[in-house]
Amino acid sequence: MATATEIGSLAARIRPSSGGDQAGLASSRRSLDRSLLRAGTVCRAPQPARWGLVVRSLKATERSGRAVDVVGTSNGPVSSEISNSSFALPSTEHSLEETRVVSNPRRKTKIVCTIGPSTNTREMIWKLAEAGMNVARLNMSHGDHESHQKIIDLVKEYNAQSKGNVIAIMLDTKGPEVRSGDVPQPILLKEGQEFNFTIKRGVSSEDTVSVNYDDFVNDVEVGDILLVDGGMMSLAVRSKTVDTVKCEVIDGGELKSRRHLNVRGKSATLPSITEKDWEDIKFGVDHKVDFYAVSFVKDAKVVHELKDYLKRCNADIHVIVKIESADSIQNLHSIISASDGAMVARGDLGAELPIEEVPLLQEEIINRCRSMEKPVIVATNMLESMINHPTPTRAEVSDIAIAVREGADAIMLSGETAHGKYPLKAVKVMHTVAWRTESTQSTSNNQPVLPSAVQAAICGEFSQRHMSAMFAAHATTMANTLGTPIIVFTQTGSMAILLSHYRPSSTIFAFTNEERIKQRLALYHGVLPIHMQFSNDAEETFSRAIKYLLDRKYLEKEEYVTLVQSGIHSIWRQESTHHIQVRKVQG
Ligand SMILES: Nc1ncnc2c1ncn2[C@@H]1O[C@H](COP(=O)(O)OP(=O)(O)O)[C@@H](O)[C@H]1O
Ligand SMILES: C=C(OP(=O)(O)O)C(=O)O
Repeated sequence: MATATEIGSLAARIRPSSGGDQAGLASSRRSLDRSLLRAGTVCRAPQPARWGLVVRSLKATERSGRAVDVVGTSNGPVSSEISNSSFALPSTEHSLEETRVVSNPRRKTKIVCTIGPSTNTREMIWKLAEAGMNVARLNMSHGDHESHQKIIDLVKEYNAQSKGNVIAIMLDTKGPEVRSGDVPQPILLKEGQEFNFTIKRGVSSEDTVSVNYDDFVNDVEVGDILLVDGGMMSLAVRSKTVDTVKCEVIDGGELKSRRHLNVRGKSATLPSITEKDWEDIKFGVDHKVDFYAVSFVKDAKVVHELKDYLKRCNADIHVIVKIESADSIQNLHSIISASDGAMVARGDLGAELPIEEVPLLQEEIINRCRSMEKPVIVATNMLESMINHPTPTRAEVSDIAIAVREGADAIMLSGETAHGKYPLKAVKVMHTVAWRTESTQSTSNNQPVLPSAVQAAICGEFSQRHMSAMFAAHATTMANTLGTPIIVFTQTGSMAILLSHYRPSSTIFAFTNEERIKQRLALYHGVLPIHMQFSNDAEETFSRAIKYLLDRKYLEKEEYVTLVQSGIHSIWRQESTHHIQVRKVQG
């Protein structure tokens, strides 16, 4: 059986009080360097640590002059079908071939794909998963429970059959959004023409369409600007009757079914969780989804209300708040604090607030989430042009790179995968751009900082949680310095999530004995979740974990790994001390 031996002198067990052996450490570092260099898989990192950080180089092999194969699972393409397929970008092939030094062969930023008519079949779910989808998003503004259940069943079937890869499921509530009604044919709106929105149901004519919100006439005032589809079309309100808002078209276009309507600078006076949302939330509980993305959260109260409901249902589902309304910006700190993560929902955000605020808010929301140890998703329009075209605009490529550099845990595709013509190509582009961007990120800028733990220690409020944070930060420093992957054993996911927060340079292999935790961890930056039964014998479990990684070529013999045995719920420990070990992988 495969094992990993400790480097004795690296004082593998680090306890809060232990200092470590400097001479032994230096000699271990030298032998580590030598053995890795012998394996012929290393080169110097662009910005080496003091004693020469070693990183693996990625071997990119060109096949038939087409796609470049990157070995990976949920963090990148695995199947030869994908790697040989024709949807690799020619320009990207070139850039990958040019790439010689990367810190990690696996993508760390996760990809969320909205599932819709273009992708709601078994074949497409499988292909999206193999192309790099990490989370499947169900938008409850469209489709019915039957169609969403079919997707949930397909994702679960994929998870059960796939060897190693896992896809999480995110249910996105409709929320108190205002939409135009269904239209049999798109209606052409011309600049200067009169066009009306009525609260009467089922109206669709050349100059009038229904809205789904009865108070629309009361909320809207003469002079307001209405934005359709986040600003694709706009209209000025000229007058109102008891049931109709009469407008003049400013920017025209084609009005299709169920389009978003926003009033510039105003939020609808609807509750954040509507009656329909509660029905959808119950549907999510019944079908054990992993995340809710809650639309139009205005304050923390609604998050507490949802969490209380989930507790009563005994449902372990994480709550991601969508930051998309003017109101949510005022309460950003308390909303994020109450949640398990956030989404920068740029579509509605850019309609309710001036569009030039969106990039600034994106950065602020990412920074806040990062400082509060919560995952953050950047969403909407990332590859919008790929709904109709096989290649992205350069601006879209830059947008992905910016979100990755700013430190998003995940980036999201909406219409691109829901109803676009090139859903697989869009995932492939997102994967490649994220991976390439990550490969240029320097670890030296990325050393973990621990302001909250230090502050807590000063105030005498040092808790188990702070202790875990300290160990996650130190494990990250150690793994970054030595250039090793991290292996963590987790029952609740908490230690893997903390490690992800500190953004280690290489992969976090998170072994868990809970299938649900494995699925949840799919969202987190840099985490590759693996399900494994834990036995009472820690060493035997470690050996099986190492064998698993060796069999899948995630590790090589003689390689070093940083092994973290920690977390709030202790596994194999009598007391709750934490262990970080550096071990050499044996065959
Ligand atoms: N489950 C679904 N059924 C039908 N169409 C869908 C579904 N999910 C998404 N779509 C289509 O994909 C488009 C883009 O998805 P998304 O951005 O999530 O929606 P929206 O912007 O309407 O909230 C939607 O406007 C809709 O046309
Ligand atoms: C993600 C968003 O929300 P939705 O697509 O659910 O309207 C958004 O507004 O950017």
